[in-house]
Amino acid sequence: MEAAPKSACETCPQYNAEGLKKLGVNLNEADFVVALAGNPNTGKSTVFNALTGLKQHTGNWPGKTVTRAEGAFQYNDQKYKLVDLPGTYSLLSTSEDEEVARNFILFGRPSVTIIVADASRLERNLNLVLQVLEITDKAVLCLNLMDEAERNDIEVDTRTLARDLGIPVVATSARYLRGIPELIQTVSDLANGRIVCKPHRIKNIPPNIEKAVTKLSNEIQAVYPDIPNSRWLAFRLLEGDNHVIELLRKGEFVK
Ligand SMILES: Nc1nc2c(ncn2[C@@H]2O[C@H](COP(=O)(O)OP(=O)(O)OP(=O)(O)O)[C@@H](O)[C@H]2O)c(=O)[nH]1
Ligand SMILES: [Mg+2]
Repeated sequence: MEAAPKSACETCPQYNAEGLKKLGVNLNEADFVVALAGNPNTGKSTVFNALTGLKQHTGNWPGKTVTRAEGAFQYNDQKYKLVDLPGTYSLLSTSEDEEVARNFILFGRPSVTIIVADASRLERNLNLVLQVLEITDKAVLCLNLMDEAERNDIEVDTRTLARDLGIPVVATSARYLRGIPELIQTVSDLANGRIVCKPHRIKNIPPNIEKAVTKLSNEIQAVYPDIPNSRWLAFRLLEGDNHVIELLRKGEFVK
């Protein structure tokens, strides 16, 4: 039997996935909060626009998104608030835009973090990926710009990558909406606990450092009982990270 021809709706660029409803700025009563993190210029805002129907600024240079933007979508009767963040190279960064991203990833308590990476420059993107995995249990790697990677004859073994990182990996070309349905499904599976991650973490921490980190982490929690990622903060304090010292002094985590 021949496959039925695709409907005009399915082939138009607005089509994403069955069960997806783009809710624009209607942020009422979200079931889940999803953050879009990643290096600059990897397609975060393009993914955000594809899911929410909004028109965040996109373009082919880094640093377009400078503040946090929020939108919403509905998938299979559940509502998701999606947060588009400025690009950042590291969670240890200090520029103002990067701080917006870092503070939300660290303290915004997203239910799921989508880490968007450029498949054609994967190696340099992995630094941030590994940093985010140190602080979250629910993340998916959105391996974007796959069309560019293919054009440059770059092949990525997504299975091995997913196994080594301990999180699902979804290959996408967000500009052409390729892979977006799989990405939404994976976010939904993570949010609802149908996929459980075992993220890559730094191992073999020397006992004296482990002891100091645990002590500091407990002290941070005593002052800020609800703070997430106190262990990460303890490491930064041991390193003498002035930004983190200041952040803890002020106690202003997510503005
Ligand atoms: N070829 C190709 N281009 C893409 C894809 N996804 C996004 N782009 C383009 O890549 C550029 C950057 O996309 P943005 O969505 O603005 O990237 P961003 O990560 O939000 O960038 P910052 O906000 O600066 O961090 C734009 O020109 C997009 O059209 C893709 O899958 N394939
Ligand atoms: Mg952007």
